[in-house]
Amino acid sequence: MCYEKELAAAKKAVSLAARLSQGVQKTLLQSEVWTKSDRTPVTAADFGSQALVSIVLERELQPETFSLVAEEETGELRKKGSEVFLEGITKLVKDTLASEESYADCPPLSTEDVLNAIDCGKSEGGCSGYHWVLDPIDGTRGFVRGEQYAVGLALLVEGKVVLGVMACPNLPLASVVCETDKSSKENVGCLFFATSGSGAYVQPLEGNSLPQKVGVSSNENLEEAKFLESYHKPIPLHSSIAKKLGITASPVRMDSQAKYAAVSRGDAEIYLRFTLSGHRETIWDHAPGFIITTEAGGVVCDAAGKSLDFSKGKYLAHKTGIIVTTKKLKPCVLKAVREAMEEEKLISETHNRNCTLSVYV
Ligand SMILES: Nc1ncnc2c1ncn2[C@@H]1O[C@H](COP(=O)(O)O)[C@@H](OP(=O)(O)O)[C@H]1O
Ligand SMILES: [Mg+2]
Ligand SMILES: [Mg+2]
Ligand SMILES: [Mg+2]
Repeated sequence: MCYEKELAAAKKAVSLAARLSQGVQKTLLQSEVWTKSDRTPVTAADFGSQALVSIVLERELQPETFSLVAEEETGELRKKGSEVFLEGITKLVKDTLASEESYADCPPLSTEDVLNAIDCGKSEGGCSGYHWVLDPIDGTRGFVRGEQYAVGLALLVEGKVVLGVMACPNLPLASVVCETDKSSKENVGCLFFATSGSGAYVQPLEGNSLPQKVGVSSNENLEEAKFLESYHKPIPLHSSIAKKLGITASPVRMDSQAKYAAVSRGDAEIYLRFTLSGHRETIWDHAPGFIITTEAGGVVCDAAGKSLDFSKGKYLAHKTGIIVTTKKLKPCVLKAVREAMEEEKLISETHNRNCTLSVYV
């Protein structure tokens, strides 16, 4: 199947959500950043983007049953005292829809419509049927700092990711790692997409330029390889792996699934993600990046070398760590991961200290 209709709807939804988010990022105040119960940040853009994608997918596809597995929920928005914030989100969604010619005749949108659209994202996913998977703003920390973030949307069919679209509004159209291109600061905003078996593509987020096929790096010289990691606290295990591989450059730190996009177009060869023990990775943090990278010729696996399984509900079922790299480099990266993990355990036993890996402070 080629999922042509679904891809067109997903690209439209994600592009509009990116437009909404860009407006919010420009004027965002620290006082407008809420903290969720897991102590992570959330903004009007996270809620607005989720409502918008939910509304656009329903309007475009009019599915008999619509299943969306998405990050945000309306609990706090429905509480007394949130009225002004909710009005603001509703205005953002309305204005963004109004900016799209094909929605000129659509009925007006109430705050309740916006809450209901966000609540559509409560699905649990699973191994049967169609499920859309959405991270309305991935890398909210980066978004708040004015840096990298992504709007990521994927489609799961019978537990497999078959389509992914990712907007990276602040990602240069040229390589993000080699900043030799002086125009790269202005020339930003990428829309990546992939469908199963058809390759991965990128096009500018604005304008009508044709999509270009992307492919992972063909570099096999690890001395020259570049590796990516989350923006947060440096991970000792990541540096031991890089050292074992003979990588000489310092890691490039970046927020969001833009890291997958960067590997998919060959900006870097490796993205390592070892996180806090006990932290469960959600499918919306990986599904769009997973299909874009694999369709670009890359591999995404856990520390045991197994591909990721998106069929078990909203959490990924995988062994420690996520490794994103090229097919050529996979065997040596996995060997270095295994050796570094063994050593880490050895050191931690010797010193009788907890060897928990932590990305986040
Ligand atoms: N303690 C933790 N360990 C690992 N990932 C975490 C985490 N707390 C939050 N995250 C996830 O990491 C994502 C950001 O990844 P990155 O660090 O690569 O930018 C967040 O996505 P959101 O920003 O969508 O909430 C969130 O889902
Ligand atoms: Mg996320
Ligand atoms: Mg998010
Ligand atoms: Mg979040």
